[in-house]
Amino acid sequence: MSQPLSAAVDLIVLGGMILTLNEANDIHQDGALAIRKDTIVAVGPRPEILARFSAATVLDYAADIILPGLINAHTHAAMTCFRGLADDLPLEVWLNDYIFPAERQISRDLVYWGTKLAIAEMLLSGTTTFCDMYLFADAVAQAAREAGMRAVVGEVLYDFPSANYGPKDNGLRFTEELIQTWRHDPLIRVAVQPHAVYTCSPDLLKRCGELAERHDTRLIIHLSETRQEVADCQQHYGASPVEHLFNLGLLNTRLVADHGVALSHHDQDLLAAQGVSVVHCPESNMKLASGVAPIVSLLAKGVNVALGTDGCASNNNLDLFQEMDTAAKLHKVYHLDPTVMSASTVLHLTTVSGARALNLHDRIGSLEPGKQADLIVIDCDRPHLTPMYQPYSQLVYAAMGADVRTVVIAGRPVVQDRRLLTLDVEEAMAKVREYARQIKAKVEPR
Ligand SMILES: CSC[C@H]1O[C@@H](n2cnc3c(O)ncnc32)[C@H](O)[C@@H]1O
Ligand SMILES: [Zn+2]
Repeated sequence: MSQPLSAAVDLIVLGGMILTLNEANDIHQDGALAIRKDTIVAVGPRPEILARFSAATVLDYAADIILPGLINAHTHAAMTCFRGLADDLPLEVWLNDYIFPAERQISRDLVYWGTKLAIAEMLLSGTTTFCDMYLFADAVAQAAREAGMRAVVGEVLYDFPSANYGPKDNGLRFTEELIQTWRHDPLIRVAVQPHAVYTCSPDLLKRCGELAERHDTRLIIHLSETRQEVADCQQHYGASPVEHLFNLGLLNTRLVADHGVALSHHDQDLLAAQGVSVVHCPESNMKLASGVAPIVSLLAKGVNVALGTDGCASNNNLDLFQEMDTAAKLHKVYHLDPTVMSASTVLHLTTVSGARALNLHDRIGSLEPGKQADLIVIDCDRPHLTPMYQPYSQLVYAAMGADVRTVVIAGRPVVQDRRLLTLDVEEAMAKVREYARQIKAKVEPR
């Protein structure tokens, strides 16, 4: 009897353990993935996949863990240029006295190179998708596209003039053009991104909401990051920031609320009822002493919560493995209960829930047929990852970004055996060092 011919695919990846993060949370010991172009066509036990498929390229990670690429649901990538410029300050002082003045002088070129550096850092530590809010978002999109990285980008919108587009009205026009430009791109999406309720008038916020609705994009905003923000909003509008957005008709499933630290139970109930996603940024909240976001309570109420690093000036790195570890431990100590935030929950926030927040859940977040082949390989042959009892625990509490060996985005290897294939990291570091020299000459570092 002749064997049936196996179907041709472009890439087969073998793994010691494949964590699918699918609905059933399937784990394939000695598993394999078959990938055609940018899409996963099958995932399962290795003998079965190798019997069904053949590929010109086989990546053999038979001793390693494979999982979906991590999703950084909130960052300001180009702020790598301000890493360490002003530390140990509360948010209002940090932002008004250091960061906003530094950002008044930035250029498209700085954003491009700062983002390239951030992309290098993110790819090398296992992030395959990032959601960015910054100035010159066209440069962010260009940098991501060139590196083959998936991104949701947005031009920051506020009432005062911007270094990119000048007066505020131009910001909405700029955003609309950005949406048109990237509409058919397989890796880049654009979102409408007003900065915060304390920098955007109700009129601007409403126009942002209309734009997001017209183009069916996410509407993303820093929300209730500090108690000061809530107190100021109460004073101005007689409402909390969440209630304020509700009153403006903006609280719905397209809204993504970054931070969500100072939330009353009424705020949390509104977010849950309206289907708003929250992006938790624990390290930034800890460093700026903003507080502890009520993530355990939000999850219990059914809110979709994703994980983000925020920018490099308030973190000060983009390593989601560190962020996951911090998230899990922060809520344990806050609640004096080690059961409130498990490793598995945190890994879900950083994959499946991140995808949902960005409206990419039909494409990424888990490894299953029909989804994009965005995956990372963790080198398990390391002292601090030995022995291996429980993969989720190992990834969240013991692994580091530096353990990422290989990264595939849309079926294309972008990091292989810790080597970046799609960008010149030395060049990006040199450019950012040069920008730092110029920034130092103008803004007194603290
Ligand atoms: C110009 S893009 C976004 C804008 O936000 C600033 N920013 C960075 N981190 C935070 C944060 O935690 N809360 C509020 N604003 C933040 C960033 O510097 C840019 O000005
Ligand atoms: Zn932010």
